[in-house]
Amino acid sequence: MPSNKKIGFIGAGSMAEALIKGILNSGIFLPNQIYISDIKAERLDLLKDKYQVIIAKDNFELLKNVDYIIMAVKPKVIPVVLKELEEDIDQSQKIFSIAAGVTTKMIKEYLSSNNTVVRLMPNTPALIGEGAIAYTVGSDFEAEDKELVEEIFSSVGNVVEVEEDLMDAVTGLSGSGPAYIYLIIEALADAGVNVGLSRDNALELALQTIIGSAKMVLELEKHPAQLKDMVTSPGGTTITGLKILEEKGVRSAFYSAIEAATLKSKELRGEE
Ligand SMILES: NC(=O)C1=CN([C@@H]2O[C@H](COP(=O)(O)OP(=O)(O)OC[C@H]3O[C@@H](n4cnc5c(N)ncnc54)[C@H](O)[C@@H]3O)[C@@H](O)[C@H]2O)C=CC1
Ligand SMILES: O=C(O)[C@@H]1CCC=N1
Repeated sequence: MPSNKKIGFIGAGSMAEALIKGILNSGIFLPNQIYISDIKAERLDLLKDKYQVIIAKDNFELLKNVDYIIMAVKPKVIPVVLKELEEDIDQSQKIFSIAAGVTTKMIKEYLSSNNTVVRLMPNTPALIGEGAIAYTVGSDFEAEDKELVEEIFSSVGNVVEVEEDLMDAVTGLSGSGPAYIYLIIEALADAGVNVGLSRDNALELALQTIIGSAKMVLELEKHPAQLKDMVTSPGGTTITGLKILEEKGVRSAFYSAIEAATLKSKELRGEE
C-alpha cells in the first residue's frame, strides 16, 4: 500500500536513481510523492523524464515539501548541504543518509538539531529490488523509526540493522561489493573466451554459475565450504582450478580489499 508521506532525494545521482526506481517498482511511493533536487539540471530532467518524479528547484524547496529526506550526495558535500538546511528544517522531518563514512552524530552536529537521523548503506542492486541494505539509527530515535526504515527499504532489497561502528565494514563489503562481483563476472567470461568459448556463451555460463551458486547457499542453508566440496572430485578439474586460485591469493585478496575499503570509509570522515 502506498505511503501517504512524501520523500525527497537531495542528490539525484546513480544511487538515488537506483533507490527511486526500486521504490517506484514496489509501489510504496508514487511518482508524485517523490521530490528530487540536484545542482545538475540534466540529472533532474533525466530522472523526471524516466520516472515522472517532481523536481524541486533547490534543496530548500525540497525541504519545504517532504517528510523524509534522503541525503544522496557525496560524503564531502553532506556538511555543505546540511549547513544550508539547518535554519529551516522542522523537528518532525526525518533524515536518511546513505553517504559512506558519515556518522549519525556528525549529521546531528552539522544540523545542530535532534531530528531523527538514520544512516544507511544500500547498494546498486536496489535498482532491481535486490539491494543489500544495512542501517543504524544512532541516538534519539523512536521505535517506529525502525519500522519505517524496514518498510521503505525492504521495498528495494534485504535490510539488516547493525551497530553504527560496523557501518564502515558494511560499506567495504556490500556497499562496494557489486563492483567486486562485476569484476569476477567479467574475469570469468574473459577466462572462458580464453579457453575457446564464444563471448555470449562464456558470459551466460559465468552469470548463471554465479546466480545458481548464490541461490544454493540461500536455499539449502549449507555452509559454502560444504557446497564447494560437492563440486570437487578427488584428483579432478575443480580441485585443480581451486589450487591455482589459492596459490594466486584470491581469498586473501578479498580480505585485503574489504579491509582497505572499510578503512577508506573511515577516512572519508577524516579518521585513520
Ligand atoms: N554508488 C554506490 O554504489 C553507492 C553510493 N553510496 C553513497 O551515495 C552517495 C551518492 O553517491 P552516488 O549516487 O554514487 O554519487 P553521484 O555522484 O552519482 O550523485 C551525487 C549527486 O549529488 C549532486 N550534488 C552535488 N552537490 C549537490 C548539492 N549541493 N545539492 C544537491 N545535489 C548535489 C551531484 O550533482 C550528483 O548528481 C554518496 O555519499 C555515496 O557514498 C552509498 C551506497 C552505494
Ligand atoms: O565507492 C564509494 O565510495 C561508494 C560507497 C559505497 C559504494 N560506492
